[in-house]
Amino acid sequence: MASVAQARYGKDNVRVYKVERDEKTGVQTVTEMTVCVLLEGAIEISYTKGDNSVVVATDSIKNTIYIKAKEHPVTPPELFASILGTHFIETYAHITAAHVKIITHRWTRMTIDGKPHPHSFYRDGAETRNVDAVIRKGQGIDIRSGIVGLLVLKSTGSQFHGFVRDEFTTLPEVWDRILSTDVDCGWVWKTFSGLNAVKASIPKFDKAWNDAREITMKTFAEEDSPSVQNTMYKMCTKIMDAVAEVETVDYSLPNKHYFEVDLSWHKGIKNTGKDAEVYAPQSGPNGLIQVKVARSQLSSKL
Ligand SMILES: O=c1[nH]c(=O)c2[nH]c(=O)[nH]c2[nH]1
Repeated sequence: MASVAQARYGKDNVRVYKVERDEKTGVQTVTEMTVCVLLEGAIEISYTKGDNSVVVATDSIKNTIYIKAKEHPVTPPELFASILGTHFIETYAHITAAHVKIITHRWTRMTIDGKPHPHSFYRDGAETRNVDAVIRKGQGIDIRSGIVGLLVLKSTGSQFHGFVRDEFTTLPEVWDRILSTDVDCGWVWKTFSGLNAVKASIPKFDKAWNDAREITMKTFAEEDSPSVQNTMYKMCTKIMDAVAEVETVDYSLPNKHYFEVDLSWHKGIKNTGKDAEVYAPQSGPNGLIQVKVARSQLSSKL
């Protein structure tokens, strides 16, 4: 006999935009998000018996996201995710967990004639601020906050040598190389007892995001990196030091390679080693380096 081992359903790719208008100053502030809400609970019979009496329609889930966005603040995203998830577990007796993902897209205020414009914005990159929250009945709220899609490059100040050399190795050791990656970074908060505990932490969420972003860029820029591995570990430990409430910090970093091009075939042009100026950016394959750092020794399930 087969049985349902795990089931979750909901609405994905719910795009939401919210504007806040300050009537006194005329300044408007906008937030654009992509939201996913998946529900878990006593819903097996909808799969096994075709009994929809346990199904909160995904269309209703989408409607709820809009209504909650109207009724409550949508920032910080950690708060809005917790408000949404708490609504579902409190409203439906048979729903035991809500998995809420919020991707916040960038709308950066324009500076016009040296002044912040009251209602005009631009997209200054594909970077997003992401939150994954799990709201469980009687078990509190688990939140992973993160940065995704922050594309960075440094043209020097990166090395890679001393690695295993054997009959499979062709890569030369380098003491000066280009380093580029697309930052995917996350930090997991200690479990919150419930929505009130999340509310009590509201200022900490924006601060942690700012700290993580600044630490990522400062460490990347200033360190003479011996490897992606070592640089990302340093970033993790600095974020842990900056944000006391965080239990783990993780990074997943592609190593976006830029290959030297030997142009000596053309009039003996020197374009390798210290003479390299023109490079060929690679689309793939790329290295992919991942780490999760915890405060104490946790059993590793990487
Ligand atoms: O920082 C790096 N780490 C690696 O593990 C690796 N492997 C590789 O070919 N280049 C690099 N660079």
